[in-house]
Amino acid sequence: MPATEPTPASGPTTAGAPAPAAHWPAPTAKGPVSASVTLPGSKSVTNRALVLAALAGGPGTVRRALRSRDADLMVAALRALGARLEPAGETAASVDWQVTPGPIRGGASIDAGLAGTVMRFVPPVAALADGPVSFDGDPHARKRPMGPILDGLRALGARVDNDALPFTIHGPITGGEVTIDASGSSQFVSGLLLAAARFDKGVTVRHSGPPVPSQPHIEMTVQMLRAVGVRVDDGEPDVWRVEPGPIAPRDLTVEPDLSNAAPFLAAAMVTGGTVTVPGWPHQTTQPGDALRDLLTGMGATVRLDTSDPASGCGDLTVSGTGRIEGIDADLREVGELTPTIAALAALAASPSRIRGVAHLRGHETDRLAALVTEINRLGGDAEETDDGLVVRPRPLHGGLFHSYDDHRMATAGAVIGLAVPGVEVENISTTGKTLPEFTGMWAAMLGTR
Ligand SMILES: O=C(O)C1=C[C@@H](OP(=O)(O)O)[C@@H](O)[C@H](O)C1
Ligand SMILES: C=C(OP(=O)(O)O)C(=O)O
Repeated sequence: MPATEPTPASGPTTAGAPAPAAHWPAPTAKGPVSASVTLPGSKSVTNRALVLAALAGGPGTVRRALRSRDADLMVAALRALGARLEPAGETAASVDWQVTPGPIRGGASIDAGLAGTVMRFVPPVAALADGPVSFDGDPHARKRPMGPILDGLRALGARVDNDALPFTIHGPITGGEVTIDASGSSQFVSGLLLAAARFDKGVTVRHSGPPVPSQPHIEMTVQMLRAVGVRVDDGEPDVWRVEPGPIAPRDLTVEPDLSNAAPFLAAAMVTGGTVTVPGWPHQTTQPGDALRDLLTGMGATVRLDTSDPASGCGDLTVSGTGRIEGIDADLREVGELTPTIAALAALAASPSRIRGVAHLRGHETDRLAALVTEINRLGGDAEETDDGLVVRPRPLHGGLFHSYDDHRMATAGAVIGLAVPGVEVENISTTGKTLPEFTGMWAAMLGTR
C-alpha cells in the first residue's frame, strides 16, 4: 500500500497549544551511553486518577501526577466542570494534586488539545452536567475518531450535536446498556467506564467489531475503578459492566511513564550502552512494560531488579551491543510503542514487520504514514501494510524529521539521530504533550548537559 504523506503540522492554533519551535539538531551519540533516567508520571494513570478524584464522594490526592500539556488540559477541563484542583507540592516534572469534587456544572467549554484522554474521558463526565458542555481541540484533533463514544453517550441518554470535535453535549445521562465498535480506540471503552458509576443505571458496554486495541489500557481503567471501590464485571470478553455507586476518595501515587521510557531504553541499544530506569513497577497495566520483551527480541539484555519486593518496583536496566535485530511483532496491545520500535527497526541489521496497529492512523497523526514518510525521507526503506509497517535495513542519511505535532514521532527522530549525523527534528517542543523535559533529559543521558 502506498504511503499517503501526512501534512506536516505548522503547529496547533488553539489556546494553550505550544508554539512551533525551531528545528532541533538531534544529538549524535559520541559513544555508548551510560545513564540512569528517572521518568515523570504516566499520562494514562494521571488522567484517569484525576477524573476519578473529580467524581469521588470527597476530597482526595493524586501524587506525583504528570505535568505536561495533556495533563494540564485534563486539569483545566475538570476545573471548568466544577472540581477544585490545588497543588499540594510540586517539582518541575510532577505535582501532588489535592482534588475537591464539586457538582458537575454545565456551561463550560473544554479544550481537548490533541489529547485522546481528554477528548474521550471527559465527555462522559460532562454528560452528568446540568447544562450543555462544548468541546474542541487542535486542528488535527477534529480528525481523531470520536463517533463510537459519542453514539454510546447518545444511547445512554445524552444529546450530542456532532460526530467529531467540535461538539456540544447535553446531559443528563442515565446510563444503561450500549454496544459500540471500539476497534478504533480502547479509549472509547475506558471513557464510558470511568464515569459510569455516577450514572443512575451504571453502564454495560459491549464491543462489537474487529479486536479492541490497547487492552492493557482497559485493564488499567478496570483496576483503577476497583481501587476506588467501584464494582466492575469484566468476566465476559468484550463486555464490561460497571455498577452504579459512590467513587471512594483516595490518596493515589502515579507510576512513572513506562511508554516514555521507550526512547531512552532504545538509546542503550542504538549506542551499545546501558540505560537504567528506576521505579519500574513489578506489576503494572502500563503497556510500556512490554518493552522488556520487545527490546530483548531486538537484541538487548534486559534486567528488572526485583530484589526489594516490598517497594513493588525496581531498576529496569537495558544494555545493547550496538547491533539491533529486526523484529516481527504484533503491537495491537501496545500501539503507543510503535514509533520507537519503528525507529529501532530503521537502524536494525535485519528486516522488521510490525502488525496489528491499523488504529494508529487515528492517533496524534496517521502514525503509519508519518513513520514511512520520515524514515524514507532519511534514505530508509519503510512501507505501510494494511495493519502496520515493514522496515528493511538501508543506510540512513541526515535530514529533517517531521513530528506532525506527535510527541512520539519527535522522540523517534531523536532515536534515529543518535546513530545518523545531521538529523533535525521539526517542532521538538511537541514532546511537551507528555514529557516537557525531554530535550534536557536526552542531553543529560548523553552527558552533554
Ligand atoms: O487510555 C489510554 O490512556 C490510552 C490508550 C491507548 O489509546 P488507543 O486505544 O486509542 O490506541 C494509547 O495508545 C494512548 O496513548 C493512551
Ligand atoms: C496515542 C497517544 O495519545 P492519546 O492519549 O492522545 O491517544 C499516545 O500518547 O501515544
